[in-house]
Amino acid sequence: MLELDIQEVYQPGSVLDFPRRPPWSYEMSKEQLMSQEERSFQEYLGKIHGAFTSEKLSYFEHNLETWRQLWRVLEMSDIVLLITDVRHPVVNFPPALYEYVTGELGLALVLVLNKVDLAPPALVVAWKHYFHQHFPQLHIVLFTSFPRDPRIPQDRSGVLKKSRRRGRGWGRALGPEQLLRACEAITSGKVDLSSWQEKIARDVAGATWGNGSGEEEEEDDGPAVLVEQQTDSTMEPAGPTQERYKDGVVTIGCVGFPNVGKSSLINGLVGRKVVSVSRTPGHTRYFQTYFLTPSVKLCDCPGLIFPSLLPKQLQVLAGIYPIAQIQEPYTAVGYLASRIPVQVLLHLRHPEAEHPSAEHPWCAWDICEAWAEKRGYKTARAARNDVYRAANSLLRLALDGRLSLCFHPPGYAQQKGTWESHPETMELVALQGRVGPAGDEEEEEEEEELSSSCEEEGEEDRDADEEGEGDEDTPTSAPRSSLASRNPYTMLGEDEC
Ligand SMILES: Nc1nc2c(ncn2[C@@H]2O[C@H](COP(=O)(O)OP(=O)(O)OP(=O)(O)O)[C@@H](O)[C@H]2O)c(=O)[nH]1
Repeated sequence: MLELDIQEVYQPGSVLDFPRRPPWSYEMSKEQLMSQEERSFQEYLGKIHGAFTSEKLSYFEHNLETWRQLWRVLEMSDIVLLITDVRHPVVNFPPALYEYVTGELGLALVLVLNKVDLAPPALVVAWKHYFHQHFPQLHIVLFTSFPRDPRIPQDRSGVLKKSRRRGRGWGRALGPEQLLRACEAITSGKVDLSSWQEKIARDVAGATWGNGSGEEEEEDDGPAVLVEQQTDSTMEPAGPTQERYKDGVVTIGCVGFPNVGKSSLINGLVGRKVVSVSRTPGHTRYFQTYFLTPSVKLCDCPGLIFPSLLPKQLQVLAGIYPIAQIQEPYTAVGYLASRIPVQVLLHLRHPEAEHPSAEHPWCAWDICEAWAEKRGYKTARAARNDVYRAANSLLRLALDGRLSLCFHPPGYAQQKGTWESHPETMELVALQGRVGPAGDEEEEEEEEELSSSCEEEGEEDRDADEEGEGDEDTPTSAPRSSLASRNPYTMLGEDEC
């Protein structure tokens, strides 16, 4: 139930590819080039839609402009960073991109298993080995922008608490050092990375805890970072960079699905907030470049949704599709509750149980109803339990990692003991413990109970509010205005109960 194999999601070698820039020459006019790209993109879409029914096919990026940005980022890069959420890394790992980057482009691909604070260390290590085994050319880096000490139990119920930390915290990221080591191995002395090493040492020395979510970070006054905003005009074609490490600078392209934590990772590398972070998928729209140091340039690509056979409920829970845009959230709640005991974790009382301890079969609707009752969510007019709001709230808890849904590589359950005692697991625990809050008395930390933190309704509904305020947070490919007609979740079936 919790196992996930890349075969199921992408069928490597099938038409579930990503669009490529068709061949071009300098003799072509810009118009010719654009229309050629448009034609080739339509063919690409036609092949995919011809091979799979819309029920099987996941929602994916249909906006050519977004893919053009990927092309441009890949053309500029010396090293490509593919950022994935470690709770479901195969969801965020299109094998076609691996083949293209390592094969056709001949570039190094670094897989970042991100948000390692949200998964048990043994599982993180098992995923790392899974990818090494299946994709031997990868360099793999473990990362979290918001480290937690895994030695400190979060809650006896197994529900993660949300920690709020004050001050500047981006320098606390776990993983910059490992990434530097990977880049040193890749560049093998061709770029002077000593300035990066010095920067990491400075950041670690100057770091204090920041807000755990990164969303309300205070303005800080760290050293200025040179940022270049890329606009449409820079989307003009250019061949892949012929010259590696031009002017002694290594360009690292950061690519990934929406919501995998790219912006937070860049902030974590820079050591201060340079990119805004949002829980709403599809936040980053145009790519930007940041000089981490004079010899290290980061290039941030907008979130990309590659075509796959991912169940639609999992797309919601993986943060690929904005929760605020789902019309029917109950099936996704059902998907979640059939994998983790939501009602137990949240201490819910069955709506029909006369006695709190009475056994009763649960369906998704019951769980939403019970959560609405517990939270006091009422509809405005009839003051009945607001089940829709409760369903949204539950999905957000899962997305934030407070209700922990982590998928496993095949065979994990049978080998769990081996992974738990694996030396790399011990290393990861020790590393997280070192940067984690334990023993750091100067931090001001405020742990909140899950139940009370859910009260921050400003926060619960923030995504919806943000989307109402303009197009800042609206996914590039699913404009809000045409939501009803284009929302792929109208396809979802009714709740099973
Ligand atoms: N627990 C945890 N949460 C994280 C981490 N990194 C990011 N997040 C959260 O994940 C959500 C998405 O983070 P972003 O950094 O905006 O992700 P993104 O990939 O830039 O998203 P797009 O703009 O949609 O492409 C936010 O709610 C972050 O607070 C991490 O390392 N650990």
